[in-house]
Amino acid sequence: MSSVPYPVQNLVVSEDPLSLDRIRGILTRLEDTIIFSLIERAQFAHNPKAYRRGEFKELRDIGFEGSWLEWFLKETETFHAKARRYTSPDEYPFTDIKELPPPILKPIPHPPILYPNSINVNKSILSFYVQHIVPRITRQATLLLSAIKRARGISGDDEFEDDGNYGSAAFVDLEVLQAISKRVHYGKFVSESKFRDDPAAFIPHIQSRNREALANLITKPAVEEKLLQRLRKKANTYAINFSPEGEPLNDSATRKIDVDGVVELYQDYIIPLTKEVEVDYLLVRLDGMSQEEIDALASKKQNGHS
Ligand SMILES: C=C(O[C@@H]1C=C(C(=O)O)C=C[C@H]1O)C(=O)O
Repeated sequence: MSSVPYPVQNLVVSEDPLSLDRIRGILTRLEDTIIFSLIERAQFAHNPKAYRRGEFKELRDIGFEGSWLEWFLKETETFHAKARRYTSPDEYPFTDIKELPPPILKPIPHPPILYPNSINVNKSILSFYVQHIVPRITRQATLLLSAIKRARGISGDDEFEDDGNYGSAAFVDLEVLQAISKRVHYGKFVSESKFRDDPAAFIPHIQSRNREALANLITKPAVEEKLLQRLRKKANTYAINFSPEGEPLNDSATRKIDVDGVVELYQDYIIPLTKEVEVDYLLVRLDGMSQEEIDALASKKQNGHS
């Protein structure tokens, strides 16, 4: 296991970018980013209006028919594209790349680590985030807001509308979405590492398009179980609130985030989607290769990525 607390995320300087230990270390570090950004989003109410397409006249008036969040994503990712964010093999935009401008800087000369592919599952991530994650993690703030509104004589659907923090909430939505996207698409590096470690194990199932066999090869139940145990401990700890005197409040009702919700997010969505990306990547891993090149790969000794 690497001696540094967290591996270098920089793909250019890392000594072995495909070490599975190093990749797993980056996935572990992304757990912190995802938990803390969920804690930040949980401070605001659901604000369902921000996720409904065509809801804002101000956006329709400038010719944008999507939701507030989709507009926030497009505007932010337009700048990030100019800053060459999406020339990196571990960054994927939610906005259609064809709608984004080219970078103004030359791309960083990343070593060719991943096999050419166009896998981008951000549409799924955005849909699940809006439909399931936001309502779940903002439940406490939403119920508190509705009680305050009822006390002011506001009742019915208006109780549950929003706290008006569209910009602040969308800014944090982006942080959560970008962290989940990075985490899920890191499945490509995991897959490349496992493939290089034992090409012969994967090649027959890639050629027969056997998704189930490939999924069984990449699945490591012990790693997943350890992750979920660690995640629950982290979420429980990071969610602790403190008294004004700085004493930890051990009452679970004062936690800053729904801990079960964080664990279920990984168990029911992030891990399964990461594995789908791993299999999707393997299925294109031999594209364009001649049978001779494939046979040479199949006969290669394991190269020590374990
Ligand atoms: C990411 C890996 O591949 C799979 C996916 C995992 C995940 O998404 O957390 C964990 C273990 C494997 O089932 C890995 O082997 O580390």
